[in-house]
Amino acid sequence: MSTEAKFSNWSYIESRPVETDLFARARERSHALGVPAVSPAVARLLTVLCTTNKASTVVEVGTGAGVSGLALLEGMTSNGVLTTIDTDADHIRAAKEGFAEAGYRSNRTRTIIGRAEAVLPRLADQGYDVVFLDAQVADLPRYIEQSTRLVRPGGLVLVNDALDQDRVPRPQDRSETAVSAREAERLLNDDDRFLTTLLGVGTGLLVAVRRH
Ligand SMILES: C[S@@+](CC[C@H](N)C(=O)[O-])C[C@H]1O[C@@H](n2cnc3c(N)ncnc32)[C@H](O)[C@@H]1O
Repeated sequence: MSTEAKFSNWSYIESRPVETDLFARARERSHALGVPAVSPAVARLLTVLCTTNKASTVVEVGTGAGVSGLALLEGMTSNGVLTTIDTDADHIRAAKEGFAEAGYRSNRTRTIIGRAEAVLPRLADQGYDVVFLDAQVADLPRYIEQSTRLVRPGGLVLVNDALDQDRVPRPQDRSETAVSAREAERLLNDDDRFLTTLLGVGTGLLVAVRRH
């Protein structure tokens, strides 16, 4: 298949989800703050995976302005709690605006302003159904080490931008972020508790399920 046909398939897939106004406004907030958000197909997949998993406890690293948070909450059980971490108070404020606008009670979200490296070690072992990573690609290996501890058997570790803006598949690209993204995938692949697959939505979503 030609590169052009591949790209048009990808564009088609990304154009399929019909997003509500709530998502449109969260995307506007992201744009206004200059913070990237998950693509529409990634957002929809997060909702599907949380629904399939009947997720009630989810940790997100990289709240941004809340697009992925809305997607995760949409798939979670009605009493589920999303713990979401970001270093930037303005991003968290924008995300909270979106969560409130969507009608989620404040006890459905636990927002933490801080560096994931400092916060993740304080969270409980096997306390989470889903861990979603969407912050600094360069720090992914450190986040993976924590995530494999946090997720319960049957739970999921999800890594957004797992292809690092398309750098990962190019072996000659030895940039810090590409190396980290490859290392993150390797860590999960080498861990026999996990079964992983890499999907081509957005700029790559790595999905790892904890088997035991
Ligand atoms: C790609 S954006 C997240 C977008 C969000 N997941 C969404 O789809 O709406 C990355 C976020 O990670 C945050 N971030 C960067 N370094 C971080 C760190 N060390 N710990 C926690 N958050 C961090 C940034 O402030 C930014 O809001």
